[in-house]
Amino acid sequence: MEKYTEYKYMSGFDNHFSSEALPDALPKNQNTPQKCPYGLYAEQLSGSAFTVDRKHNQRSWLYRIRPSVSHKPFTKVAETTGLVSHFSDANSVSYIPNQIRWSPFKLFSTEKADSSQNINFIDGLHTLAGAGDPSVKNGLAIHIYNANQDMVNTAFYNSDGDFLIVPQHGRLDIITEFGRIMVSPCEIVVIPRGIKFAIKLPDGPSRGYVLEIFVGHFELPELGAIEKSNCDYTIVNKYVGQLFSAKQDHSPFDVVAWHGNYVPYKYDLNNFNVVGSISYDHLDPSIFTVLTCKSAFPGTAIADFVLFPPRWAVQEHTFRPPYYHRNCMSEFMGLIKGKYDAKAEGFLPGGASLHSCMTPHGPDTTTFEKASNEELKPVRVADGSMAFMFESSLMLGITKWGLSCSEIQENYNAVWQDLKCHFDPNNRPGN
Ligand SMILES: O=C(O)Cc1cc(O)ccc1O
Ligand SMILES: [Fe+2]
Repeated sequence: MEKYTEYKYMSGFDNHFSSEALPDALPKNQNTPQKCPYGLYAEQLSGSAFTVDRKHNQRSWLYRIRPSVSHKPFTKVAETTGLVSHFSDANSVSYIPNQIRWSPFKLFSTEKADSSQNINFIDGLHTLAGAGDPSVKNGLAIHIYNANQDMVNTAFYNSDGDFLIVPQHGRLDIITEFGRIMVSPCEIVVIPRGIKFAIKLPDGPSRGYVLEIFVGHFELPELGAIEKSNCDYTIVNKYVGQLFSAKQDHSPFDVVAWHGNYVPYKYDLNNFNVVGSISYDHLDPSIFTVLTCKSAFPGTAIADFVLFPPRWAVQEHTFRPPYYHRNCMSEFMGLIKGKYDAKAEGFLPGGASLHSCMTPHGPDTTTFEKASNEELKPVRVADGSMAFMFESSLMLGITKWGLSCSEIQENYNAVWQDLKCHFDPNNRPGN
């Protein structure tokens, strides 16, 4: 097995970074000199329109051995992909208000699969749900990945939007145009629109979740590598939901220097500073937002990435688990490890649930009865656990695969069916 060295990272969300694999490979004081150092080509990658205000302008300058344009024309890849991107098409998605839950998505066995079962990260992407359409740059998609093979001499870039990847099982060793990133379960990685990457699986079969946003970029809520190779590469591009591929005779990762603020990044979820109520009541989970992709409506997200990490619950005279609720937002939840405090059973690591716009949900019966009667000492909640939510203001359509896969739990709704009537009109409070 390849030996994985410690990667070095630059820190600081939203910063402007620079990196040189060779001394002085970055041009001095300008971006486009007549001749770039070392005979490199200058290439700009923009992540925002040139005309957006300076604060939101995102772009990077890459100084590379060959410009990205040196590739043969794209041809469409066969239709057999698990990807869905057009959520207004009633033939490909269903809009249904039921509560939906999926058991852990199947993981490839660690035994050596035959070559027909060699699935890399891109082949292993299956869309569960989404809204909107990348052609009009609005909406999002939620995918599950399940892969057992490295991407070899193949690189991928997404024209349709940014990927926020949440590994649940197995690390992802990601080579990007900006350097290498190793991402473990309980870390997330964001690869913005257009940036080429290839994923290796140092731990073998791997599984996780992907939130793709068709518009904008992730923000904090309000408040280099070098590779020179002349081997053949296949560049796979997701373009308005379809996969295209093009050949080129050199590595797409041949960047020698770069600077800018449009870069892939990762974050260790264990570092999240969890704030909450230290007096009474269960506060709404917006306080757990890690990243947000804003919509045109202030405070209303295309998608929020919300975390439920281990924490203390100390509230007095309070029902501490999530309250019963109906939300104008859609809530897709996943579990990286451990348990979630609203569900005693059935919501498992590697599985998922979806509670759509205005669909009622909340603790299952066991959780309700326990939390209504337990002594309210300070307790650790979700020790050893990591749950998350992709929350969106959009209405999510569920794909055929999402509804027909064997992981779907047919009787999820039963978890609320034996909630008892505790109503007693004679039991006046204070008496
Ligand atoms: O439904 C869920 O489990 C997510 C959630 C958690 C919480 O603490 C409050 C509201 C909410 O939607
Ligand atoms: Fe909820």
